[in-house]
Amino acid sequence: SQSPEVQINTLRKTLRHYNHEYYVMDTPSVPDAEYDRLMQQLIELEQAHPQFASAQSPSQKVGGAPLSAFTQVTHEVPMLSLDNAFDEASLLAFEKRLRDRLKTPQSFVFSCEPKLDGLAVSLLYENGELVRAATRGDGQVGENITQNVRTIGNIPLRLESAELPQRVEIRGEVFIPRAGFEKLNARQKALGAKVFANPRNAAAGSLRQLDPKITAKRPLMFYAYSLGLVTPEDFSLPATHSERLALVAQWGIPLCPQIDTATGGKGCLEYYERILKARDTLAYDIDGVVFKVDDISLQHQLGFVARAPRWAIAQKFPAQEEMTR
Ligand SMILES: Cc1c[n+]2nc(N)[nH]c2nc1OC(C)C
Repeated sequence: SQSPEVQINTLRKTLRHYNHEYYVMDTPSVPDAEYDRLMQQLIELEQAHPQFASAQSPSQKVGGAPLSAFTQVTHEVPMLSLDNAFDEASLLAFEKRLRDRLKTPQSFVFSCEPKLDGLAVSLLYENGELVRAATRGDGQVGENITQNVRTIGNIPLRLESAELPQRVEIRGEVFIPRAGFEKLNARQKALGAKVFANPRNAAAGSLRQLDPKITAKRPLMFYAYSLGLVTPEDFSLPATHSERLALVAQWGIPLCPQIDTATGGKGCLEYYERILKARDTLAYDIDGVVFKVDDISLQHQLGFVARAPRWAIAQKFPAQEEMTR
């Protein structure tokens, strides 16, 4: 029969594929029992042959030993927050300000994204392997939550591509979908444990566990929304934000399905209305939409004011009455 090393590598490849089908494509091709049987086989083989241990093995997603505290991470590229637009007029004013500043009559293509109601997290991949994950913190310094983030089902421990930057930071939102939130609270109630007020609090509480085995049991998910650090700086990337997100998706990183592009303030308003109408049908809580100038060189020309980029704005929905949901 095959050598233990070949068996281990074959099982890892198979389980990575099943993870991608289950968590990213939501189209599992094998029943959970089969997945669990193969995972158990891999764990036993890795325990019997520690010389083949790998931090990137799918078996490592079940969480390691508890930490005594989180260490700090300094973001090489600050993680900024967003300026808010609260009504239609201010969205049109946003575009006018851009035209004035860029001294151009053109209208812009915007990347349009739901603003998920979770926590901003930074993932750092080196040579395609997930080596660090951190919270936003104050934008400059966050908490190192790598062990917890590695247990999130739809976050790959390795990026699948022949041509990757040596270091690439992927930023996005960690959240708990509504269905998972209801199941989690039902389980918490049955255990007499703390019931969470809303999915955002549940996600925050789950990410801040010092014991990754607890985090591993929480239905956390991740959707990417931007790139942070890329090394080498001259690594060739597409010229627009939406094409960069599409590239990241090809590497195996999940994106929010409702991401789209629109032209001009009018196109953005249509997108806003469309997502607002669909809001209650989405599998997860959102608290608005985000519009970003799609062209990266225009983003660089526009830069940032204080803590938020000039080239992006969030448009929040009216606060939703809890009772109606
Ligand atoms: C804070 C934030 C949050 N969100 N959410 C999305 N979808 N995009 C996005 N971008 C952000 O910041 C970038 C504009 C830098």
